[in-house]
Formats: sequence, structure tokens, C-alpha cells
Amino acid sequence: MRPPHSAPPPITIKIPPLSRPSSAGASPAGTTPQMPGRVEPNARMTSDPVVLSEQAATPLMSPTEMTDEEECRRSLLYPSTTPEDSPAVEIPDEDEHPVRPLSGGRNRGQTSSEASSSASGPRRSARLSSSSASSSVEPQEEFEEPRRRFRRRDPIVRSSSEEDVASQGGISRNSKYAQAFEEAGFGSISWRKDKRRIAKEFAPITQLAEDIPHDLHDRLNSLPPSARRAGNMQVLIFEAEIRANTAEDEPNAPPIRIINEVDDEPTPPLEFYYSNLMWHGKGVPKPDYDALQGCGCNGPCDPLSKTCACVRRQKSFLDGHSSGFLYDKKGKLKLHDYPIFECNMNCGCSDDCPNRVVQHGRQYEIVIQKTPNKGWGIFAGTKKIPANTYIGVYAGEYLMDADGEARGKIYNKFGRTYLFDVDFYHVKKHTGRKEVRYCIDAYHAGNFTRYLNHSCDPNCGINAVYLNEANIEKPLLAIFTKRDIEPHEELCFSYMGPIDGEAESSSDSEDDDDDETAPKLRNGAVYVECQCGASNCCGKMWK
Ligand SMILES: C[S@@+](CC[C@H](N)C(=O)[O-])C[C@H]1O[C@@H](n2cnc3c(N)ncnc32)[C@H](O)[C@@H]1O
Repeated sequence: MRPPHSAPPPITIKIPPLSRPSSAGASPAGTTPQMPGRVEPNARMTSDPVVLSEQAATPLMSPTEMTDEEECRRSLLYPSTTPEDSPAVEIPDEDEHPVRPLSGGRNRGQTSSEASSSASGPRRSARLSSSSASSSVEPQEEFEEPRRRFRRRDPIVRSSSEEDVASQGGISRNSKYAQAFEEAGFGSISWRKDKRRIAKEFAPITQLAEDIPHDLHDRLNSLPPSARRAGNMQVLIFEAEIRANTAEDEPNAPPIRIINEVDDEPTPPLEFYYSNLMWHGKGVPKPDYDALQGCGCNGPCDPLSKTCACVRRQKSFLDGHSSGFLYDKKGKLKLHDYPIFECNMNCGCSDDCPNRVVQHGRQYEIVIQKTPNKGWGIFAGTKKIPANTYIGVYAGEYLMDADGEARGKIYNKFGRTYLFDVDFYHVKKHTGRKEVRYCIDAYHAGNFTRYLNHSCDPNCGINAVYLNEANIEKPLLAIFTKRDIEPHEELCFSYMGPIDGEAESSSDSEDDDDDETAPKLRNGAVYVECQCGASNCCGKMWK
């Protein structure tokens, strides 16, 4: 359970730390993520052309001050819990927290009580966003009821249709077997009639932010750096963790390699749980399956269909700029910056439907590689990646915006941001709400996309995509290439979102340091000069 909301300072979120001191209060060597010289503003990545608000933040700290700051960070990120906050056993209910966006299932990690009892590790943060406003909005739904891990399900006999189940090896409803089953207390259902119910039963489980596992990194971080480096162990374990944690939702994705030819840091800091999933924070509603509309197509959907519900829904969000689905026959994106509505678990169409791309996962090799001046980045592998190819989902914690704001202030102290505002134009238009309601934080959980650096001339873009989610305010953030990517070329997107107007004046700078690359203080937040190297570089990553 999370601590009481009343406790100041404003952060009331408790996330299980990935790195945890072995004894109370002390952080052993290697447990604290290092942030050599990279400093970020309280900025958010954005996909909409919105001006980012510059928030108060502390300036860069000296190493000594950083050490002193650790206790502060811990108390902010992982406030201590009272006994009533930490029930002895919490058993999640799959009904209450169903689905996750990408296909496949995953075991849950620790319960929140286990997590809170071990909380204390330091974290860094900052935020990425698709636009920039901020707001604290009343949650639609809260996970406050006790959760049960197991629920009893009445046994059922599944049959796809009355006519042909027997020929497929199934049990027809009229067969003697079905009668025997029913006499024994088993019900029977048919696919045609009970499609939605069956889909819901097999829907993926919603992951909760409070359950983000951290034991693997805790163990690794408790080892001295020399031990972690022996035999390339840290790299091998990092790469293996990626494979293990994505095996279900990206079974066909080429393996991700980690390369550093710049310095001797073996991998990025061991500070997050590698996952392609969305981990729901407090107050964030579970995915809405009930209102999720599916099409009734058989086999692959026809993009020219006049009756397919998914074609019609997609069309209604295209403002006449395209027709059919947003993917062509090869699964390439036809139009950037528009929301994508893929066929979903309530659809009758087949798995090879052209409107299922993101849900099939990454198909191209990518590499996590250290850059000389921007920290870690994402690069193409040995093969060219064609334009308009799906790369990955910006995975992490789905948070209420107010929680993102609070985290952002802490993250500023570390100078890196993984917060991303979900502030797409179509969401604002659809809801009539200008404020950002949710954000995604890839600091504690996320995938390789958290290493995508900013470029003023980006070769990738971000589209809102809806898989198994009817809530227009909760899309996934899918990254697509915007042009052909050469082998070994770095992949970047714009942290400012699509640039459709003049960048905001930087006259509000509080620091007129002559050194162009020195971190700048603006309204208390620390900014780093953009190092993208593009010919049109405007020198900054944030509006
Ligand atoms: C989302 S992280 C990207 C991954 C990051 N490089 C890392 O090592 O974790 C954003 C941070 O990367 C760095 N960064 C990204 N793009 C940059 C750029 N164009 N110039 C300088 N630093 C950049 C900044 O420190 C920024 O806060």
C-alpha cells in the first residue's frame, strides 16, 4: 500500500527500488546510479507542439551534495510506511486489474507490501512527454479494495460454433459429451455468442506500478563493480534480462545488444525493470475493455470495407487525410502524427489482419550503445530499417499527471528525465480538456525506448496507438521511423513533439554562462545544451 496522501513533501508514490542499500541508510558502492555530468531540466518529452512548462528545480549538485541528497530522495521517492499502509498480504485480483497493452502475460513481482518494506534505493528522474501542460486531475478510479490473487472460475466447455466444432476436434453443445459436462456442472459457451466474454477472460493482466520487480538489480547492485564486470557478467545479465522479460510479448524480436566503445561503463545503470508493458500507478484507471469496440470481420480485415467497425473508427480520427487503416500492406505507417486504432481482442478478424502491427512487436534489430556526449542511445543494428517501421512502445509507469509533476521535481535533481506527457492533440480535441491527465514514466520500468535521445532533425516520431484500450486518454506511445535508417545510425525523436511553430524564446535564462555546453539554469531547472549535431539544431531539447 502507498503512504497517506497527507504526508509532505508532495510525493505520495512508493515504487520498489531497483537498487537498495544492503543495510539501513547506507548505499553500498555501485548501488547509486551515476549521472556523470548529464543534467536535465524538469522537462517532458512531447508529441504535441506544446510549450513545456519550466518548473522549479534545484541546480546541479556537487558529488558531496548529491550524497547528502540521497536521504532526501529516498524519503521523497520511497516514504516510509505505517503498519496500516502495509497489510501483511495483498492478493491481486485479475478482474480488478485486468489487462496490459501488449499481448502476452507475465508473472507479477513483489506485492506492494514487500516492495515497501524494502524501499530505500535512490533513483533519478526527469520527464518525457507528448506535449506539455500539467494538471492534477481527480482519478477516474482507484485501486483501493483489497485484491485477491486467485479467483475461482467455473469450468466451461468452449466451442467455436455449433456446426463445426466437432470437426475441429471440439465438443459440440449437443453432443453426449457436452450433456455429460453440463450434468457435471460445467457450462458451455460458443465463440460467436460469447466472443466478448471469452476475450475478457483471456485478456492480459494489468500490471501495477507498485508491483514492479527489483530483486535482480538489487542483487547485482549489491556486488562490487569489479565482480559485476568479471567475465562481462553485467552485460550478459542485462541482455538476458531483456530477452527473458520480453519473451512473451515480443517472441520474434531480434535480440538487443549493449555496446560501449566510449568508456568502461559496461551497461546503462541497473536502475529499472526491463519491460514492454505499462505499469499502472495509483488512480490510473485499468484498461477499459467494456467499451472496447471490435469488428465482426472474419479473416484479415479489408481496409476498403464499408462495414468494418475498425476501419470506420480509424477514419473518424483522420480528418479526411487518409482512408482505410493507417498501415499499408507491408505494415508500414502511412501517416505520422495521427492516432492509430488497431484491431483488438474483441475483433473477429485474424492475427494476420493488416491492422495489427504494434501488437506483433519489434521486427528489427536495435542496439543500446553509449554515445560520446549524450549518454546511452539507440542505434540500428547491422541492417537498414525502412522508413515508417514500428520500433517499440514507450513503456513504463502510467501515472496521474500530478504524480509525474512531483517526480519531475525530484528528477531534476539528478538531471535526467524519462517522463513523457500524454498530451496528444486528438486527446485534447476529443475530451475538450487542455490539461494533461496522464504521463508515462520510464524511470523505474521501461524498455530500450527510454534511451532514445533527442534530435532537432529526428528520424523517428511518436504516434498514439490504441490496442486493447477504449479510453481515448490512455494510448500507448508507439515509435516509428520517419525515414530510412542506415545500419548503425542513431535513432532519435524530438522531445518537443512535432515542431509547427517557433520555439519559445530562451530569454528567460537565469544563467548566462559563456560555456555553451555547460548546464543552464532556467527558472530553477537545469537544462543541457542539445548535442544532436543536426544542421538545424536549435541548441536545446526542451521548449
Ligand atoms: C530519455 S534520456 C535518453 C537516454 C540517455 N541518454 C541515457 O543515457 O539514459 C534523456 C537524457 O538523455 C540526454 N540527451 C538526450 N538527447 C540529448 C541531446 N540531443 N543532447 C544532449 N543530451 C541529450 C539528456 O541527458 C537527457 O536528459
